Amino acid sequence: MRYLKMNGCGNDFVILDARSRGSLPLSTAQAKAIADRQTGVGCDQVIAVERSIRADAFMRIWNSDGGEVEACGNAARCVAWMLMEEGGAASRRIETPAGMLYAERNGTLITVDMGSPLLRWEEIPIARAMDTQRLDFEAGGFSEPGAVNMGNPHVVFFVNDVRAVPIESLGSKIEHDPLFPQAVNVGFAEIRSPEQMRLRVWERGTGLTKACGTGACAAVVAAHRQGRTGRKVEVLVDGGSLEIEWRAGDDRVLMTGPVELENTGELPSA
Ligand SMILES: N[C@@H](CCC[C@H](N)C(=O)O)C(=O)O
Repeated sequence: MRYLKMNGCGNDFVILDARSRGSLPLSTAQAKAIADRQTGVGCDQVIAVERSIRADAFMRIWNSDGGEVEACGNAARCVAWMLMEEGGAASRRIETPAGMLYAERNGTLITVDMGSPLLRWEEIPIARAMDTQRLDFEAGGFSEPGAVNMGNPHVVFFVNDVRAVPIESLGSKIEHDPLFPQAVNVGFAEIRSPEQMRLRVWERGTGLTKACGTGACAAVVAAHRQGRTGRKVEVLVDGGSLEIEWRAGDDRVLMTGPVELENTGELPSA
């Protein structure tokens, strides 16, 4: 089966186009094998582009541990680009397990409307009632993260120096804390100004990536709710930068950033 290897700010994907066969029910083991950087193609997430009757395509997402999840912002930009390239269209609709996404081309960049953030504790989800603006939670000396669901669950800690955070050890510990029944993506954000932050994200089911699109959206929502930034913020990630805007008028979060096609290939048939 043919695949595209793409990345958004270094967050990389193997994208399998399954529209001609309708759907692609990958098992956990198959997704994990494709994502394996030693023995497979290697990527942070495996993406299947399936047929949709309501949109230009349906997008499914597997983390590199083989677990299927609901949302991936950077992959949405890559899939939108792939669909736009086909017909030369400037906009596309992509259905995902977390809802419908709308994407537009802005020069070389792709903007995706990621929808409205979910902010109630039951929606994150969190195991018990809590204020999601500043969670009553502490780990490794960091405390009061904001919690946001952008189609997938995130907590975001605000820190003085993101490079000083032991993200590998702390990230996996927080990811699996019992407070988060579906596990959680863990962001550490250093606010540089009301319009700029530096962000690193330990992704649930994947680990530290060079960028996390939904993580960048969640970080801006959490930062604004804590009065740390405005609504439009440049998010500097290890692999580049993303422009995030949480619109006041309609509550929707827009994510703009680059995409890159690395190569194409053929997966050996099972
Ligand atoms: N890289 C992604 C997020 C992928 C899913 C995430 N690890 C989860 O388990 O929710 C992005 O760009 O948003």
